[in-house]
This record gives sequence, C-alpha cells and structure tokens, in this order.
Amino acid sequence: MSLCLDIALRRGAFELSVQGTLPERGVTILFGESGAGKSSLLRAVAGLEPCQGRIEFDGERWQGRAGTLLAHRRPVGLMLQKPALFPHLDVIGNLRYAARRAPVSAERWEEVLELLSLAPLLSRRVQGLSGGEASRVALGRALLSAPRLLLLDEPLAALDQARRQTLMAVIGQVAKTIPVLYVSHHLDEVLTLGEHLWWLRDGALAAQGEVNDVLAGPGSPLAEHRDAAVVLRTRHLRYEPEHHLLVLALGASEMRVPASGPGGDTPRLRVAARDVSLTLSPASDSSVLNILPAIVDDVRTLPEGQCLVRLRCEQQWLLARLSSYSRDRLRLAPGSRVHAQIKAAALV
Ligand SMILES: Nc1ncnc2c1ncn2[C@@H]1O[C@H](COP(=O)(O)OP(=O)(O)OP(=O)(O)O)[C@@H](O)[C@H]1O
Repeated sequence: MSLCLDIALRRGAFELSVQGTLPERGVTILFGESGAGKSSLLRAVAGLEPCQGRIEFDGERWQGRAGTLLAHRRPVGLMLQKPALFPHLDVIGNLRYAARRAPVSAERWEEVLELLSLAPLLSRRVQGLSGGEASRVALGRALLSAPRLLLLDEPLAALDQARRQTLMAVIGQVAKTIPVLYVSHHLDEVLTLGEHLWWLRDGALAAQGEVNDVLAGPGSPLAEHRDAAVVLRTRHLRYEPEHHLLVLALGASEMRVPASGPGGDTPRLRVAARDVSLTLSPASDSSVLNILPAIVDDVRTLPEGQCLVRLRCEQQWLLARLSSYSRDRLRLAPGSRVHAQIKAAALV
C-alpha cells in the first residue's frame, strides 16, 4: 500500500470528498474538469490544505485523529501549478534547499541537472526565469528532495512540445520506483504517461483504476469525446527496415506500426476509437495492416447517430466509434464476434 486517503474539505460552496488508494508505483493521473478539485486534493495530500479525515502513506499516519504531520515532514516532492521558487535564492540555491532533507549523491545531482537541462540556469535569479525554465527548476527541486511520493500539478503546462516529451519520459522513469500523482486535464498526458487514472468530478472520484478500465469503462469521462482512446500494451517483436515498420505482439496477434527505427521499450500504443473500424469476417483483401479478432462487450449510443463499441481484444479493451447505421447493419450486440481494423498510419 502506498497512499491511502479518506478526506473531506469545504471551501465556500465547494466540497471535496475523496476515498482512494494509490498504487505503489507508476503515474496516477488525477484528471477532471477545471474546478473539479484536483489542486485542492493534491495540496491536501501535501499538507498545505487543511482537511478532515485520514491520510496514510506506507503505513505512516500523516493525518488522523491523533493529529497532522506538518507539510515539511511529509516525504513528498511537490510541484505546484505556479512553481513556488524562493525569490531570495538563485536557481542553485533553490535546488540545494530541496536536497537538504536527504543527502543526494553527486551522480543523482548531475543526472537531474542533465535530464532537465538545468546547468545553464544555475546562477540565474529566479525572477528572470521564463515560465518553462521555472517549471524545470521546480521539477528539479521536487526530484532532488529524495521524495517517496511525487505530487505534480500540471507540471508541463508552461513547456513547448519537445520539452513536454522529454519531461514526460523523465517522470515516467521516476515513476518506476515511486508513486506519482499527476494533475492534468490533457488527454495526451493521460495516454502517454498514465498507468492509473483517478477521475475527479465535482469534488468526488467518479472512477478510479487502471487507465484503460476507466477510459473504456461504463462511466468513461471521454466516451462522447471525439478523442476517446485506449492504450494497448504490446511487446516488441522485430523491426522490418524495408517497410519502416515495427512489429509488435498483442497477445497472440501481431500489429504493425510505422517507425523510423527499432526502438526499445515496451511500446504503449494509443488507439483512438475513431481510427477503429469493424468487420464480421477478417478481410483478406484490405489495405489495413492491423486486423484483430475481438468480441463486442458493450455498445453505447452517442448523440448524432454515433455509437461507441467497447471490445475485448487479446485480453485488453479497445474502443471503436461507428455510426449507429453500421451498428444496425452489422447487428452488433454484446457477444458479437468481429474483427477490428486499425490503419497503421493512425498509430504513428
Ligand atoms: N479558498 C477558497 N474559497 C472558496 N472556493 C475555493 C477556495 N479554494 C478553492 N475553491 C474552489 O474550489 C473548487 C476546486 O478548486 P481547485 O483549484 O481544486 O480545482 P481544479 O480541479 O484544480 O481546477 P483547475 O483545473 O482549474 O486548476 C473551485 O470551484 C474553486 O473555485
């Protein structure tokens, strides 16, 4: 068990009431519309927002009947929406302050500086930093505080696309060893980073669980969204250089994805519901490279003649967005055996 909470707070007319347990490792995205209470929840976990109830981490009681552990005693690396750097210290002073709590090895120090490209900023005063530079320093400070839990509130909001990709990789790496609670309302971050999802609506968790179970689940926050998608977990098989295609295993099936090189890590493949079409028999004369056997689990009617089909495919969820006309023509219903077609170009 890592973070386990059962808390409530009230601010004016807004009420937050959340019960949840964070997995021991990995990125849990705290997702929800503006005003849902994401920042309030994160700040409460950090000890910056008074609340009622119970917060435990790794068996330690941070909040309960016996009292509250002060914020600076909680072993969290915290990055708030507006990076709160100390204005009287330069960048290196801010980073050293973080490292006071627990000694950081010289290697780790160098590693964080390099990952976040902080070396050129060390002697700068924090007032003159751009939004993106301040975000990198704040993330560096969070990583150098020897955290056992990382709390990040929209950490990439001020960064350009290239930096976002780099920092998402850094955060994903850190999450291999500690839990990360990550506030976002960007689907892109959910699909790239999220292993688990806490979906907050009006101050309460509307759904929580493994990312695909929530995204494809009955109360999915994205069912009607044109970008509704899931993440398939695949295994790297080989690279076909003559076709510039990566061949991946999805259970007993193979998938082909355009790639400029072999790559290494276990690929997470985002598949948007609108890029999936269905046939009743496997087409042998189709140009589509990825044709996967699947069973219809649920068909949900959407506005404007659309529907969202949830499929079980090689033990994973897949979503297909179709017209209701196609649903009726194929007589799709729970239990129907189908073949899901996904164009390789949609998986770039
Ligand atoms: N001190 C306060 N007094 C009154 N209302 C407050 C106070 N602090 C927060 N709120 C309200 O609580 C609600 C939740 O705020 P919070 O910042 O946690 O939402 P959020 O999901 O993080 O939003 P965003 O994505 O826009 O940052 C909002 O309606 C906000 O106006």
